Amino acid sequence: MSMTHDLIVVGAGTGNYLFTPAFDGLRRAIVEPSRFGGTCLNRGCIPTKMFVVAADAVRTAQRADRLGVRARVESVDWPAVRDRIFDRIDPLHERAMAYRRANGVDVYTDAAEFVGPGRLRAGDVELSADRIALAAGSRPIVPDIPGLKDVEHHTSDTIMRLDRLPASMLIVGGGFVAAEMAHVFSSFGVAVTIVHRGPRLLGSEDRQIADRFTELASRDVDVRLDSEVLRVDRSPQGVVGTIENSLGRGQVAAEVVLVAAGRRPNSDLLGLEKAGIEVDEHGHVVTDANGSTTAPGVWSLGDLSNHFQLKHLANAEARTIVHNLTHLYDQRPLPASFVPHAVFADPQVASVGATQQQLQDAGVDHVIAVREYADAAYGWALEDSTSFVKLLADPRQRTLLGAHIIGPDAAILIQPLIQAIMTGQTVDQIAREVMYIHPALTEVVEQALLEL
Ligand SMILES: Cc1cc2nc3c(=O)[nH]c(=O)nc-3n(C[C@H](O)[C@H](O)[C@H](O)COP(=O)(O)OP(=O)(O)OC[C@H]3O[C@@H](n4cnc5c(N)ncnc54)[C@H](O)[C@@H]3O)c2cc1C
Ligand SMILES: NC(=O)c1ccc[n+]([C@@H]2O[C@H](COP(=O)([O-])OP(=O)(O)OC[C@H]3O[C@@H](n4cnc5c(N)ncnc54)[C@H](O)[C@@H]3O)[C@@H](O)[C@H]2O)c1
Repeated sequence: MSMTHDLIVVGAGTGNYLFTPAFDGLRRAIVEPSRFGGTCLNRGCIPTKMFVVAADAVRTAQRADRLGVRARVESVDWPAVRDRIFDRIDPLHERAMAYRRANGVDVYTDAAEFVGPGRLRAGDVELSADRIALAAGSRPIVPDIPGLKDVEHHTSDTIMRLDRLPASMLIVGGGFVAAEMAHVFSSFGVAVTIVHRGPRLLGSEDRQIADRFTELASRDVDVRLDSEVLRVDRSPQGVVGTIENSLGRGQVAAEVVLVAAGRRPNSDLLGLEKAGIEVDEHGHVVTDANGSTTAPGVWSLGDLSNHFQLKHLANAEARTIVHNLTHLYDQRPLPASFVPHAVFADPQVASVGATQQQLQDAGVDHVIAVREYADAAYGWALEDSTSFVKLLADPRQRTLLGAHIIGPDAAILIQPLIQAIMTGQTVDQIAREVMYIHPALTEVVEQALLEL
């Protein structure tokens, strides 16, 4: 069977948000072989943060002693924590799919693959359209570590749905997923070991932030830095990893192994070569500044084509792609600069713009202000002695070049700085032309700005 549409969207993660009223009345199709909502809703941002809230509750109770509050965490009821999350998330797929169908969109539930320019196949249906938006996302990378494929191993796709809480967990990798999952499982009482090949966790953060994060994460997690997992074998307990670092070889035993070694775009599953769509050396679909691929009439967005792999960027790109799909002669550029991010670990980290190392390497003149939470009244209330705000600014233009925060509510505290950096406000404008609520934690941001 073959079907002609005006718009085909491949992937119902962020792709599902492309169907704005601008396309009402047109022949529309979406292809999604898995679950509507994609990675973020089903196995990414949303469930992880719902687990993080539970983990934060444990840590808050465990650390209340410093406030004079004697609290004890009796137990973590894993099935209750897990089911609260997935009982809420899991029904959304069917609802979203039914909503689209009711909205007049044809839904295909097989994977899509190009068979020629402007032509896709999904199962036994051939689909064609003048306008195609690719939003097929990414998937976890499982490195070729000897023995790994022969033992039961998890990625972020499966670790949140374990039947029961394991006694111990070996995490391979030291990035976003490792940091967040180590927080979740260690706070739930699992003995977590992170084996990371780099010298510090969250190695792409500003070095001062990554160093502080590594130091603090090591309080609750066994962190092995500059270490390689040479092989993984089955053991009576679960798995045993053979680890090597400059001191020699050793073994880490655990009940469960979580691979958190990055994600790759799903470009290899789409038959792109048949449609003349190029990919780069990392497998990202190549686009121009407006999100157009190398094939006319085909746009791409999200993890499939951008290197940041963040949901707020995919969402922002989707808004631009909607415009570009409907204004063929007035194409707008995708948002590309100053993409912020936050890591919802223990402690939280948030960042926007350049790190100190990036500015130094590029020879960019800059001034730095570092302000501890402990300098602000709310920091006293928290008895905080480890968190800080670090700002980097252009000494002449007086604009922000980078902002980095480690500590409670970092992802919220950074928002005015994101606004400033993206709109080009000067540090003086954001420090002196607005009021900061006293004695909220935002005062530490104000203080850092005033120091520049
Ligand atoms: C554990 C975890 C936590 C995360 N937490 C955050 C966070 O806190 N904040 C944040 O900003 N980002 C977070 N992310 C990243 C975020 O989930 C992704 O950046 C975002 O989901 C990308 O959206 P997307 O639409 O590009 O891809 P996806 O959401 O992956 O959607 C792609 C869809 O395409 C479908 N598909 C694949 N192949 C085909 C095919 N051949 N035909 C048709 N459909 C296909 C897939 O089934 C999928 O549903 C997290 C990721 C993970 C893994
Ligand atoms: N809060 C958030 O926004 C959030 C949370 C989780 C995930 N994510 C997104 O998902 C993506 C994937 O997360 P991630 O933690 O898997 O990736 P990552 O890129 O953050 O970290 C990957 C880690 O794996 C290590 N690694 C790579 N290859 C390896 C190998 N062969 N052996 C051992 N270690 C190896 C790297 O050194 C790095 O430490 C992130 O890039 C991020 O964009 C975002």
